Amino acid sequence: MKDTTTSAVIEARGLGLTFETNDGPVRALTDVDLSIGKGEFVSFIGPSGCGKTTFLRCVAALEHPTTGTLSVNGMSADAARQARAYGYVFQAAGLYPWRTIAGNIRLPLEIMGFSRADQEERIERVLSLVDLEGFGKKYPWQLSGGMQQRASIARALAFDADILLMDEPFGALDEIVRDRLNEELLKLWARTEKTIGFVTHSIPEAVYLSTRIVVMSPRPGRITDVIESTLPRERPLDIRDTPEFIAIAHRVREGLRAGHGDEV
Ligand SMILES: Nc1ncnc2c1ncn2[C@@H]1O[C@H](COP(=O)(O)OP(=O)(O)OP(=O)(O)O)[C@@H](O)[C@H]1O
Repeated sequence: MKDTTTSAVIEARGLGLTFETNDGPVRALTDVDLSIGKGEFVSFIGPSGCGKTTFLRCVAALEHPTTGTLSVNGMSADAARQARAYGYVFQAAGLYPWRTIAGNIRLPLEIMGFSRADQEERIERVLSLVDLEGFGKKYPWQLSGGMQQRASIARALAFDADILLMDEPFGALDEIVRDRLNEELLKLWARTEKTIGFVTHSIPEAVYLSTRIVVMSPRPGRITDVIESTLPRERPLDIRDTPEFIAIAHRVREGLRAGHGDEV
């Protein structure tokens, strides 16, 4: 599926990735064509194993496509990784238990060689962005799951990468907490104007958050539909009860069903 977004921050053309395993090749992705423009919020949805994480990992240069091309900020994914083009948020918060919240956020900043004063300023700023002011001295285990995930987002934001890659960041949280974090993430996106790639299994989450929703099918993972959201950028949670929201969710569900149909 082609799209026509110009000045792409992330651009994949004919991208494919086959893993060589002991049981033979596993075609994780095939023929992925996608352009993501600056400031977009793009969600990837599809059944387990359809290659959502693999695509995000390709963008992050943690995996390397076996076919096709991929550019990130106009350079190779490897060069973009070197240039710290992205922050990555995983499903599990992945905070080091022996470091405080501030210490966890500081770690990438130390590795990148920011001055101590700059580190402090950045830690304060990102803690405030995710509403965790005053929690810098706490240890991860002293925070709730939702707060830990916010700390993990703060860590990904601390070095001001333009791109935020998020792999099911709220998948393990209960629905109420997830709703709140979804709302907060949208506000954060509006304030920071990041380009966000977001993997989810949840149709409502994808529709609520995204400017575009990429629907993928399994075996091998490919894009079966790209849905432009017609929702306004300002989205209170109760927008989910509107006919417009329900119509988009319906289209995503249909896309997922059609993808499954190809499989049998
Ligand atoms: N390092 C690897 N070696 C071999 N196969 C892999 C590797 N990483 C992923 N795969 C396979 O590639 C396919 C895509 O995996 P991926 O994790 O990208 O799917 P996903 O859509 O993110 O799934 P989920 O929703 O369950 O997280 C799967 O069949 C998976 O088993």
